[in-house]
Amino acid sequence: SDNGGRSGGGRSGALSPSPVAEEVQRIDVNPPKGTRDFPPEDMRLRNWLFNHFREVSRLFGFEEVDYPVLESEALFIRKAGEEIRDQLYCFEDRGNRRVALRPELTPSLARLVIQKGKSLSFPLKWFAIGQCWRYERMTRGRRREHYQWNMDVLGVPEVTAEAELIASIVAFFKRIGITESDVGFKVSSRKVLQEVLRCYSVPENLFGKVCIIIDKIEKIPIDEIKRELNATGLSEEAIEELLQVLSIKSLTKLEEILGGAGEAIADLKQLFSLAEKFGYSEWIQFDASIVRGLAYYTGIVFEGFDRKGKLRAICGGGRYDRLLSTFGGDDVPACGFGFGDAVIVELLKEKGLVPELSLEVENIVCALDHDLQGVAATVATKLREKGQSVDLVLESKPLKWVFKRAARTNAQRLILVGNTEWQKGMVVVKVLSSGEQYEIKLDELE
Ligand SMILES: Nc1ccc(Br)nc1
Repeated sequence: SDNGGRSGGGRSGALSPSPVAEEVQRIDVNPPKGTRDFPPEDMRLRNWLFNHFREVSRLFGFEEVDYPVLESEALFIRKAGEEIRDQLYCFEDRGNRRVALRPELTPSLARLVIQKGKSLSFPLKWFAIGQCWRYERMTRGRRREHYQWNMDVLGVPEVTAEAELIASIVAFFKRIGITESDVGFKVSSRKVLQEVLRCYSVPENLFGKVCIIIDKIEKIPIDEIKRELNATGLSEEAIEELLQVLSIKSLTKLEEILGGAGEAIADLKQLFSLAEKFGYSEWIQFDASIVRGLAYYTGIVFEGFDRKGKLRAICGGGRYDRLLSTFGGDDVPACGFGFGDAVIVELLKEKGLVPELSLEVENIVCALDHDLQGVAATVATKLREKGQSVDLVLESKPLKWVFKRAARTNAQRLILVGNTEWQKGMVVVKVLSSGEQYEIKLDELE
């Protein structure tokens, strides 16, 4: 290089305050309570996770969809006492419309399917990765947003759809190094609950409410569960029988209690048989206490759990054959799951499986003289047109600075544009891993 190794002086970085600026109160630079920024390192992990979500969705032949994060509040107003309703992030907009930040994606899917109506060809296999919101009193200091991967199959009444969905989650876990010794799926069917309630002639319209109460069975004292069940009108006898059935962890035992004629047993037997064929029998277990906390499930329900029992549910889903008619649409058999982006990262940290993801740039291009900045831009463009990533140094910098940046960005090559070499139409290439250095004509650079 021809100027003693300096690429010239010049200021850079944050601007010093102008002499006349008045004192400005510094704003709170943190994100709103319960929300997260994704600076580059965190964004790399998020992209890594979402790329696995997307790749599994592609392998299973699912199409990506998305919906507005803002929906009509009406989409989420259900009267079954769900937590998701109590924590709805809702408000009245400037047009006096009641709107909400979506707490989940399934109602949006139902809305879009109704909207598209007869133009859709079933079965639908749709997936989405969307940010979902809840407004929770910050006393619990929990997050107010997370990203959820959703996969849904519409138009398939058979349990093959649920079996396929669980297979997709197993495929995801395997890709990121999680095995059946780390996690499992607890599987049941709401038809178990339905068959018990029918024995006690409990009205169908109580079904959702009873499920939501049962879903709290691990979270609140059993006496409170009984009190809430009693308040819905269930008899003591029905409550005792219900809790008895919900404690069953074996299909054989369940069949003894319910008899073999019901749909619940048939569905579950088919699911466990399909699990064998998919090769994930070791991942799933029957657990009658699993009902999930969303009112609209009607059949098979499942949730992914960590076998150490340290974390909240990793994912969950099930069949929801009656959701569309609650919005005035024609019902379509449907099942799906949601998989949040937070618990899985806690699990990966637990297992030491968080990947090392560093910034990778192939080239740093730097003009050694201010007058050569334009040439450097030409060099960068030629490399980029060949598919090479280039971090172009945009202002005069000492070489020491350039080498430091190359190290921080793991650059593979340093391309220096200097007067002496450029007189011959050449640039200097420094291969940073080996230290090898050579001159090359710009047109031969690749
Ligand atoms: N539904 C929901 C939304 C946001 C978070 Br964080 N958790 C659950």
